[in-house]
Amino acid sequence: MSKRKEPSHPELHHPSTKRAKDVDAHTPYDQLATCLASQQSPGETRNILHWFRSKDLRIHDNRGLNAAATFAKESHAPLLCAYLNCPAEFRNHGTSPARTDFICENLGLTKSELEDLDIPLVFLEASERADLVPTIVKFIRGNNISHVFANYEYEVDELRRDIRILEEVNNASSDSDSHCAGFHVSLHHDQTVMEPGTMLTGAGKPMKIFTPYHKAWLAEVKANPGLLDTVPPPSKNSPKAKKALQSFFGSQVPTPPEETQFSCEQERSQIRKLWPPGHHAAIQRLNEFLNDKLADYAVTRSNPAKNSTSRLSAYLSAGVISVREVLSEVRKHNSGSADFSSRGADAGLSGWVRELVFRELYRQTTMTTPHTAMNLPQNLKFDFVQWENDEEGYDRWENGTLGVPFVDAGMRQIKAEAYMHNRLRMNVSSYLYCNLLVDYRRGERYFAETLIDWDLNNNTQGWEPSYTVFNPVSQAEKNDPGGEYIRQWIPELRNVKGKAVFDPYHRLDKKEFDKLGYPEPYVDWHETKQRALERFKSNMKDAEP
Ligand SMILES: Cc1cc2nc3c(=O)[nH]c(=O)nc-3n(C[C@H](O)[C@H](O)[C@H](O)COP(=O)(O)OP(=O)(O)OC[C@H]3O[C@@H](n4cnc5c(N)ncnc54)[C@H](O)[C@@H]3O)c2cc1C
Repeated sequence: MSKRKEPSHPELHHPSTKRAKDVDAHTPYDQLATCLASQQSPGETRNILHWFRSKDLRIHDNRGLNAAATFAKESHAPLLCAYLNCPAEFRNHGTSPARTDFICENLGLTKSELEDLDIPLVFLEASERADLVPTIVKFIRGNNISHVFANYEYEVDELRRDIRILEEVNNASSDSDSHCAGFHVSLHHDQTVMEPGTMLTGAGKPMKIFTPYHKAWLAEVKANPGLLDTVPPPSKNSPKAKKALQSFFGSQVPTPPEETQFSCEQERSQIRKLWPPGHHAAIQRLNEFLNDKLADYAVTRSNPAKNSTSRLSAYLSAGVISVREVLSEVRKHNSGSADFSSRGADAGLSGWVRELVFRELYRQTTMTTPHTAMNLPQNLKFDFVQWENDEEGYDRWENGTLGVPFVDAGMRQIKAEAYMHNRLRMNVSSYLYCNLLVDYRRGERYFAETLIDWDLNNNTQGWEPSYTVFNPVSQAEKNDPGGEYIRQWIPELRNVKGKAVFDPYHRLDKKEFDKLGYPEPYVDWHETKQRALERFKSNMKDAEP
């Protein structure tokens, strides 16, 4: 059996594959479900809280918030909201300055929108992760809150945090000497159209393979278009409730911790211009995409120079817009039909919905295969690969100086825009762990530290290692046929004519190449492809996860 090498970088730490299998067998989600079901009623209704997390930063079509507001209205109880800021959480996930800033900006806008409804949004602070549960529990108990609403987060750490809160509630209510006022927690599925964990194979197991999942998802939505229905924002708190909650208004919106701030003001303003915060900006972006780009999406989506995709990922990952809002608009462009299959919709529309279905499946995967959120590959055999400690290769990858134009262009885009086109994400990831044989987790972490749209589900599934080795020259020739994307991001190659731009070292004579000031390829693609395939095969042959 192959032995796993000790990781030399902190981002590579993870539990053993045996532990991973244990966690999969007893999922935190199932444990949380048990805790939720064993709650007792708090007896009386006092203040009602919606607890925002960093994935539902909007008041429109927010399932948890809507449930809280409906309950508050029916009970004539005051509604307040909270957000628990934890700098250590940003550090732990390696959240990028762009995403941290985007979250803080959206929190500020959400606070104003809520205040217009006389609902306060209180910002709580937990400097360390260990303080998360005590901080929120103290706030709930100290402020006469009887009912807490929130939306599910499907990642292991977040589910475990919620379990600990529920254990506090359940232990206190079973302790007859306890003087703590009890509270009740309701969690809602908000991130997807189809509740994660409900799409099952014939054998009753959660689906993991995209094609059958996509087919079943399309059939389900066509049969139940009500799945796309949205819920309204909360209505105003009554004057009495507003008065009772007076001390909660005016809470200070958190600012990004020092270590996740932009390097300079110019960088901040450039990123903010590319990604303006707010629900209104998201809706505008959606409509522009649907009106101007959707029809051609099937033919243009893989061409990064066309900039023809929606660029909604940052908004979807922070929950600034909901997927149901998005698909309700898409439906209008499909003559009101919720049949998004290739038979029921144009190629552009059905192709775009297909991408959103990947997003849905990946949430089901995180929830039902929790080890994928523990820094381990879905196919655990890949944990037995002996990766190379190629520091120079890694640095050149990160800085876009590998001498491979398509890969370098992608890496320069992510640095400049906190975003990278999907075709490039596929190419640069393959190059890192196949051609350089650098542990894919370093790249996964770099994406988290750089992307504005970082999303654990999409990122870990996107980085899932496989035997497919992308050829960046033929990929560029196919997807960037005019070389415009390469020329946009690599100024050294701006004046290179014709097809030489895809592989200047091999296609120009030496004198011409030397004048460019662009590096020659760091490794030979064909040789390193062979090396990777042999390494994977030999290391995984006897692997017993
Ligand atoms: C290695 C790698 C890492 C990735 N990391 C992330 C990440 O951290 N966050 C993230 O949101 N996406 C990630 N993706 C998926 C995809 O690249 C981005 O969602 C997409 O490029 C965002 O651009 P867009 O909004 O213009 O997409 P569009 O083409 O307009 O698609 C619409 C929406 O569908 C979803 N989507 C599109 N493609 C995918 C996909 N392959 N998987 C899952 N959902 C998808 C996104 O929410 C996207 O906003 C990753 C892909 C790879 C290969």
